Amino acid sequence: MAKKAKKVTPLMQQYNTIKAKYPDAMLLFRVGDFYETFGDDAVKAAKILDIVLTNRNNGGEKTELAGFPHHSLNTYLPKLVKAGERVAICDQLEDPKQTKKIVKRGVTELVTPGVALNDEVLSSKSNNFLCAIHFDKKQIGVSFLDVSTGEFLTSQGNAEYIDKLLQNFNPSEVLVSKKSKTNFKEAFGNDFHTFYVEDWVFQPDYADETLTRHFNTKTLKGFGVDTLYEGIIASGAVLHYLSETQHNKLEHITSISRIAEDEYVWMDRFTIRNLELYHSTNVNAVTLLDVIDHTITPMGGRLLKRWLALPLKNVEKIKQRHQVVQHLLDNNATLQKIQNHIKHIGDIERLISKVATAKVSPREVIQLKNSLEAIVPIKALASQSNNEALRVLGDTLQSCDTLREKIKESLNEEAPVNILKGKTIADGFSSELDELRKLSSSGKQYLDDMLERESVRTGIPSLKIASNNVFGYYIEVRNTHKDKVPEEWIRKQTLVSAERYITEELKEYEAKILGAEERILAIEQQLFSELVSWMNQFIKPVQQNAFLIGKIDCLSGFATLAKNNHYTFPTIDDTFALDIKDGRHPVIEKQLPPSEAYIANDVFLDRETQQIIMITGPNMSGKSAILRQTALIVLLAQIGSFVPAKAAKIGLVDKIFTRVGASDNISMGESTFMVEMNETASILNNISDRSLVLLDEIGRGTSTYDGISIAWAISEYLHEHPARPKTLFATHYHELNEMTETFNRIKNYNVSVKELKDNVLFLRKLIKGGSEHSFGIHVAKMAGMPQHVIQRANKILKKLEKSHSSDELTDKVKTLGDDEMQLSFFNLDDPLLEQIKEEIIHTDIDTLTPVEALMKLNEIKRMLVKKKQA
Ligand SMILES: Nc1ncnc2c1ncn2[C@@H]1O[C@H](COP(=O)(O)OP(=O)(O)OP(=O)(O)O)[C@@H](O)[C@H]1O
Repeated sequence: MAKKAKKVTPLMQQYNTIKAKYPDAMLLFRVGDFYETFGDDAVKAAKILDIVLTNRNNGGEKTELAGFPHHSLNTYLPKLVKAGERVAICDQLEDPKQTKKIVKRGVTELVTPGVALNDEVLSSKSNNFLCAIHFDKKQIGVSFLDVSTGEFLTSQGNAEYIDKLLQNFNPSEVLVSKKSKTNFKEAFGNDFHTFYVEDWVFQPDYADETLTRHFNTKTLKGFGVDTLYEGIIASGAVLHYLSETQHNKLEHITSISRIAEDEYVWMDRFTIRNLELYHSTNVNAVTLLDVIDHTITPMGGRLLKRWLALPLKNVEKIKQRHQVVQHLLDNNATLQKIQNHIKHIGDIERLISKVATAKVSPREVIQLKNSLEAIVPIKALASQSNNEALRVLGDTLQSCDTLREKIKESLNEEAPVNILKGKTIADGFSSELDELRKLSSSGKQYLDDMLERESVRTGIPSLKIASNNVFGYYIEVRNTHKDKVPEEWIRKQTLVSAERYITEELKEYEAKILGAEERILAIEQQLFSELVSWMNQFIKPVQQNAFLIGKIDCLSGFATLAKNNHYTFPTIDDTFALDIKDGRHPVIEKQLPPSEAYIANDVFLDRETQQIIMITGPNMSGKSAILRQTALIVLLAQIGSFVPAKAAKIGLVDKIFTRVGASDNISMGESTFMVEMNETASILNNISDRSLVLLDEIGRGTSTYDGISIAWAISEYLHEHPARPKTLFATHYHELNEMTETFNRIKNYNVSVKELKDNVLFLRKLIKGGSEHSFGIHVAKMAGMPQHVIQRANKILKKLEKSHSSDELTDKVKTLGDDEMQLSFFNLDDPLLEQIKEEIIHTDIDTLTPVEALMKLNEIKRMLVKKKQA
């Protein structure tokens, strides 16, 4: 082994030492003008980047090798990160020309999916969150940090709450301690890109110290997070990871804030998914965000996403947003002007982060300045408005005069992306620079003059001056005039038809020019980096502007949305009723062909007369659409938007639950049904008097009898619950219509259809009353099922209906607990009775949820049914 190691080249020895420090990362090793990868890294890189994989001999062993030119880093790095790789960039830390030994190298940045500043990795309208999760005995702590914007948030709570936050913030990378690996997987599944960190990092003292050191404060009290014991530990781990990944310039992370759970509408992961707010299981599906997003800036886009994930619960704050939208609609000219200026604002939030991390390019500093310039008229427009909330926004915007002025006088308006391209610093900013520039630009004239002079002196008409990398400036003489060349010229190169010479004067001149150019670059770099460090003092005001512009952008976007789609101002107050007139589904209405109009519907729910609406109707009639549009209208209203309805009066909602029964067409194991029941159970345990509950075909995932029993019991539970949550229940089971007879706040509605001879016409109007049957066969016919299948199905249906009246079933359910469930068909000494007795004795009533109780009952019922059939 030792023998082999001796043969390894010094370069590979250096590589191996560095690689050993970053075993989990792909190491991009700078060699000359290339970034090289070796061994397994090379195999992976070649595959991901579609570059050539070669072999090199490394001390007698073959090593795979793949590389790319260093200037292509911005093209290749994002591809690696997007493929889920952690990439360690190892650079040359000294000028190779200055050393005779092997060049010093070291990792300058570790780029991981959650820690990226590169525009090609980031998506402008989404945050890129790094997250850490800390499992404690009592609670789970969570922390989210977007290093590209400087946002740093924390919270803590139970697994359900943390799960919801993970859904909302959708982190690109989650840090978990090694010992909590299983805990994490069990609680949150395998969907996240996780990285396991040493356990010691997740310690309270270490976290507290890391955070207070970063913020340069004694305690975390000022941020209002000091009581979040678990949250702080997670936040400490996030900061630790940043330093591990060589991100040490973090001045843009100016504060940490608590995600105030109690300020926002509660929606769990099922609800967020079912409502397809901002992602959908189907990649081609249009989400609510797609429809409502009329923001222009990246800050607005990101903020809108946040608003959608965290709708407000404070009536006054919501009203304020509505009033701004109304004001902008009433003052269309102002709206247009604001949006025209907003168009010129770039991603100032990420630009200022790049300033803090010293990764900003000259052109980006100009962009920042231009964006800040566009803010000035917006500030004026908003400040002059007679809407108070908008005026406050305007007054709080900072015009950043000093910053803009300084950038203007320091930088050339056409500054390049790459400082080495020159012309970054403005003329007139530095007299030394101006002098050197004069020297360098007068060079052309000087050369022309010299050429002219030499041409006259030597009598050679076709003299040419040019330069190359090998011997700098030279004079080229065509072969025909070779004999006229003066003696003092020194021949350097012979071509087929010409000779190249250098002269004393040319060399002297060259030294001057080259010296000047080098000096120009050095001065430009120095002045630019001075400017960037000076700009650091403006991080806070620019971040504040970013937030305010995001807000104005979102609210202007809401105005555009309302104008384009005929949305109306919703009334929102502290009452409990929900009264929607002519409500529409914001997404479906945009997707219908122009020939089809969306049929609007009224929905009224309250806690006194109409708490639960049972919606029956055939498949495809529009039941789900009504359920979802009701939730979406409430949501839109509570994020401050207008709503797709003729009128909407909304008593504040604090939790939205939606559950969709497992669909019939997927194979239905007990486990799928179990999932459905578990999900439903969590609603029943969490309802409040302001909850809106939407149940879509719950109970469908099991046999009809089970299904009806469960749907019935859930509805009964919701009706009898003192919170009286407002509920919409879409169901195929028209048997449930019987419930209105016993439960006075349950009302029957159906989505109307017109029955034609052997077909149905969907009218999609929600009307009072139950429905008789579920039209499944009509739908099958419409779907193009062969004629004989349809005929056969009709026959079977008739037969079943005759032999098995559903009324019989409903009667059974209705009188459950009366004498209907006579147990007389078995003897008292029957072993089954004994078994049931045991079941009941061993059931712990205190810890049983209602649904579990129901399932237990169902189990017992099944034993009895089996016995009866036997
Ligand atoms: N009010 C409406 N106006 C116009 N089209 C509608 C309306 N409601 C629904 N639709 C159309 O009908 C389709 C089916 O609606 P939806 O999924 O709500 O039916 P459903 O009754 O829930 O059906 P299923 O029981 O099969 O789930 C929608 O995708 C939409 O294209």
